[in-house]
Amino acid sequence: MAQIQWFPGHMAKAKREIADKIKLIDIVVELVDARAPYSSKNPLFNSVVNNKPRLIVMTKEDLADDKLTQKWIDFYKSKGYYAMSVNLKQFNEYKKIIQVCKEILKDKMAREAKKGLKPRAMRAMVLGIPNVGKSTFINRLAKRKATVTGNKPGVTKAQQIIKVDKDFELFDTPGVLWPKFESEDIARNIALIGSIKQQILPREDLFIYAVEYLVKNYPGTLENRYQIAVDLQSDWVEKCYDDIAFNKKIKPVRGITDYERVMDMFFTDLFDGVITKITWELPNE
Ligand SMILES: Nc1nc2c(ncn2[C@@H]2O[C@H](COP(=O)(O)OP(=O)(O)OP(=O)(O)O)[C@@H](O)[C@H]2O)c(=O)[nH]1
Repeated sequence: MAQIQWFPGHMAKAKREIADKIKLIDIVVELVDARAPYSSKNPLFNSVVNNKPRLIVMTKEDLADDKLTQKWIDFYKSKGYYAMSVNLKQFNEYKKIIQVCKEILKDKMAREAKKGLKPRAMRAMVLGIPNVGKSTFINRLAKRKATVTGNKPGVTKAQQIIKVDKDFELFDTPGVLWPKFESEDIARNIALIGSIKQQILPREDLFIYAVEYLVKNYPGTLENRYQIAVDLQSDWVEKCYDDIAFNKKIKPVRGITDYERVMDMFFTDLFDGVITKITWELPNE
């Protein structure tokens, strides 16, 4: 675990930047990944964001388990957050987020107007760990390539204010906000959604964990994808690698199953959501 307690300096800097701006902000839009809505939420934001209204947007709902997504929304609402889920790959989804923000802030803006304050745009700030979809969201809002997106964690760098319309402005994320690896479970879940390099944990461990989780929670899905049978009661691991390699025609290397290529295929499938829609954690855990 020690080697993944990284970049505390980055986090401190990001926290300072949030603290500097938070006074100007009406609402914090916190993006988390719907496949791991707890692990992908950085608890360090809590102390800086404290009493601002907070909208948790669970992105990548298209890749997550719908039933559990609803449970997580209910859970976060019960904790005093506003919460919703989106698929940012759909072109108009970002508008839903703006609508919800406006709805949440309607009363506040009306109160200001009543006091005779000058009309102004609402201001939101977007926070989220790498790879949750910040750039995708912001680019859609800005209707141009404002920031570079990528499937590699840590790509968001630009920092700016975007005028969405006359009533709404968005402050971009301050710096790179790394996840907090409070426990091995959290590190594992973040690796399973592709937000940190898998190599941070032994890849075989991740593979074994994922296969067991799928067999227990999403029975039949692995079997369907790879035409294999996994019996967790038996010594299944080697057989599982061998069967996937055989069925998917992954060539052996000097007569030995090419485990690395099996894992490459498996993780690509996992991240692309082609095995099934998966959520890696439950609200009550
Ligand atoms: N399937 C799916 N993919 C998404 C969704 N939102 C974002 N993505 C993809 O997730 C990847 C990461 O998205 P980014 O917008 O770059 O994430 P980011 O939070 O800006 O990441 P950093 O730049 O690393 O901070 C990209 O490949 C996006 O296309 C979503 O709702 N569904």
